[in-house]
Amino acid sequence: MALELEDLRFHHPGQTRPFIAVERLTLDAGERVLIHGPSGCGKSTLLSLVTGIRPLQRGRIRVAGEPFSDLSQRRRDAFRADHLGVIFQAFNLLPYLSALDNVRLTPSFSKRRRQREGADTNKADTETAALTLLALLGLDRKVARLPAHQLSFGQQQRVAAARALYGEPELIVADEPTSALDTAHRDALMGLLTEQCERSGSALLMVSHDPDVARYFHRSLCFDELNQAASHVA
Ligand SMILES: Nc1ncnc2c1ncn2[C@@H]1O[C@H](COP(=O)(O)OP(=O)(O)OP(=O)(O)O)[C@@H](O)[C@H]1O
Repeated sequence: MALELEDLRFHHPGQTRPFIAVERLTLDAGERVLIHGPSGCGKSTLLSLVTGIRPLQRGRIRVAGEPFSDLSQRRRDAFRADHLGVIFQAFNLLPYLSALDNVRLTPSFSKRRRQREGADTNKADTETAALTLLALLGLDRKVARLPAHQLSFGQQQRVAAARALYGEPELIVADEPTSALDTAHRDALMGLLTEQCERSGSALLMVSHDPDVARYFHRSLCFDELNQAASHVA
């Protein structure tokens, strides 16, 4: 199983009522699940809890069979680098690194991801694998050499996607990765995400406002139905 989440609760500071309460959410290996819901309902907050970027207040999360939420901060960071690909709305690209070097951050932090991409410690190998992923996403070698801050929002989204896909992680978590893309680039990104997930057996948990992307997923969940805290409020 790629993801098992149980009994998760999250309160904002000073609030007694939970903002998020999810009894159970699971993703099989290779399963693609879309979560949709209105702006501000808590989708990004849920993803930040799933990825361990925001500390869990209550609940248990297993990723690729490992008790992710029980790990120390240091071990969780190392585990994330090896097993999770993350695409967030604020892409966390390093602005003065090139697009290529931003993608190459993944293999620099994880030997496992390097090996899964068929690259060893050799700089040329990781570069070739990163350039291949960028090209699949429609970013040519010239764009790959530009610093991230010189790229458009949509190009940055694709760099963030290439960085997440590098090295076939068991789980990819994506927060609105197509929000700045036109239809053609959206379909190219979703097509590549789908293809890579199928090739490598990666599961995909993604949040989007765009109902047209539902066709790329095995399941589509409404956030307010998943989140028992929302139904209590209503
Ligand atoms: N400290 C806080 N106390 C109370 N509410 C907060 C606090 N911080 C954030 N919020 C609320 O949490 C919500 C933000 O949730 P989140 O970003 O997860 O939503 P979202 O569904 O991802 O939205 P969008 O689709 O617009 O990205 C907002 O409604 C915001 O008002």
